[in-house]
Amino acid sequence: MKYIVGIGGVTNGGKTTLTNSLLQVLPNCCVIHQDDFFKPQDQIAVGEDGFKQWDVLESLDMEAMLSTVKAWVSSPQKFAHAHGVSVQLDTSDTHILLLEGFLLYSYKPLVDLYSRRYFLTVPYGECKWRRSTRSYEVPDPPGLFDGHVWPMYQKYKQEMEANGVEVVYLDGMKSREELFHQVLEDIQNSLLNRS
Ligand SMILES: Nc1ncnc2c1ncn2[C@@H]1O[C@H](COP(=O)(O)OP(=O)(O)OP(=O)(O)O)[C@@H](O)[C@H]1O
Ligand SMILES: NC(=O)c1ccc[n+]([C@@H]2O[C@H](CO)[C@@H](O)[C@H]2O)c1
Repeated sequence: MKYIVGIGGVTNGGKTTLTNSLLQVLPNCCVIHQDDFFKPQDQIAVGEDGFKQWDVLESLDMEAMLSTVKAWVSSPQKFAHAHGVSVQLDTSDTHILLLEGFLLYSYKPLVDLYSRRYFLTVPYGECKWRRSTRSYEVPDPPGLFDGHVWPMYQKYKQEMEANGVEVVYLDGMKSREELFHQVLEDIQNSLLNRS
């Protein structure tokens, strides 16, 4: 069985942290990070607000991300080997792919491929605080969070909801351990229901 899990949601919601914990325990499990598909800096549009528009779908090479997902779908075993993931023979009929990123459910060709879609949320204040402690490859200029990052997050989330995309919301204020156990249990139940 091939099982694709989305770990999506707000910036600094804890997506990477949760994904890394799941990767350690799920069998035959590969990962694709959406952040690896950002276009080069000189291809990122500058908005009327003067900010580089990092947090829009057009800043990501989603065609390339989709091709990578399709490569996994066509041969999870080959993909696992190519990415240094060991495949256990006794569980080789179950292959799991984790997709991690902040705009996982806004690109139409990908949206129906998921078996399960998780969406981490944290309130504005916590998100802004966590983001201020981070250093990205391209550092945030002053005002980016309020002027661009948070408004784009709200816009895409509203669109996702208006389009009726079904997601399992996760409260990113819970502890890392609680989130890990909640999602692991949910994935295991969902896998059992499918087999
Ligand atoms: N459950 C949690 N409670 C408190 N802090 C957390 C939790 N999970 C992660 N963090 C912290 O929040 C910050 C963001 O975590 P992480 O990198 O996992 O988020 P992210 O959603 O992948 O962020 P982004 O994709 O925007 O870079 C990190 O400093 C991390 O240590
Ligand atoms: N990884 C990058 O190249 C990059 C550059 C500038 C900004 N970001 C931020 O990453 C977040 C998603 O994880 C988005 O909110 C971007 O602003 C990433």
